[in-house]
Amino acid sequence: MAGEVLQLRGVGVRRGGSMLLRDITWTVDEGDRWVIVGPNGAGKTTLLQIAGAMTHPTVGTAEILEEELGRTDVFELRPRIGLASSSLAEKVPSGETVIDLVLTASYAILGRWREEYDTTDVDRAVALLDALGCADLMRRTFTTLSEGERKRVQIARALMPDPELLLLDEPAAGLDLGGRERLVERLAALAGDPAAPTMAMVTHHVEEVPEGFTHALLLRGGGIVAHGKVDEVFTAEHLSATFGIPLTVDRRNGRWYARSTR
Ligand SMILES: Nc1ncnc2c1ncn2[C@@H]1O[C@H](COP(=O)(O)OP(=O)(O)OP(=O)(O)O)[C@@H](O)[C@H]1O
Repeated sequence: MAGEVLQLRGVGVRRGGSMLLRDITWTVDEGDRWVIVGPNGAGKTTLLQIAGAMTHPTVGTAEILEEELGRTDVFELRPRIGLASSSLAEKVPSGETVIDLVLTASYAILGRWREEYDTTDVDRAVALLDALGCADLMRRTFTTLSEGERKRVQIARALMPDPELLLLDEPAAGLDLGGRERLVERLAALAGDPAAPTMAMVTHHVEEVPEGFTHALLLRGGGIVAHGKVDEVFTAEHLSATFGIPLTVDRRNGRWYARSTR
């Protein structure tokens, strides 16, 4: 597949009387690593739900992996997309082991039933858990894991079907400083791997953006404030407008830092 992985044109999402997203025109090319940043309630998760074929636009068109939402079978499309989000984690059946949670991603389902997995699947699941530093958790029940352990297992699950697009919704939320830094290092390694899928990650904090992320989209009140190359988007002006507070922004050793000037 060449070129565009995501193509949103004039996308809006209405729920009740309010527009959660409005006039979103956004293109993600193959190999891009995008970060979506914005304050609480900006519409970041809603945007990721569109990109993950979990929600349809109310207006506009969304093409994902060259399939247009509303004109394609989302059950065939979803296994091509890896999505790690807390809303998915909340649906994990109690008693589901970590290894089964990763294995079932091959069928884009939650909860193991009667599917058969061959040793290649099991080897891949173990290798992914190992790469995310959680092979030792394999036999544990997912619901008994700490927040940081859950986040890493969810990323392993999202990578299991060898997706063409990887979507991460606030992967560092709820982690302590050490956990956050270890996760950011792992995501930087993934971003730098040419074999890794095209990626889009949601966060509230520029400090959580791993090295190697190439593009940024800033969202406020359901609309785009700025989007494009990360160096051009992460300016004091754009970030101040996004969060509604005067901010200064620095970049050191590939990482970003923002603080209030007040
Ligand atoms: N079904 C719904 N009906 C009405 N409003 C909704 C619905 N779902 C979400 N919203 C509202 O839409 C807005 C955007 O929600 P969304 O979860 O996409 O934001 P977000 O940027 O991910 O926020 P956060 O950073 O707090 O997770 C919020 O104000 C939310 O309350």
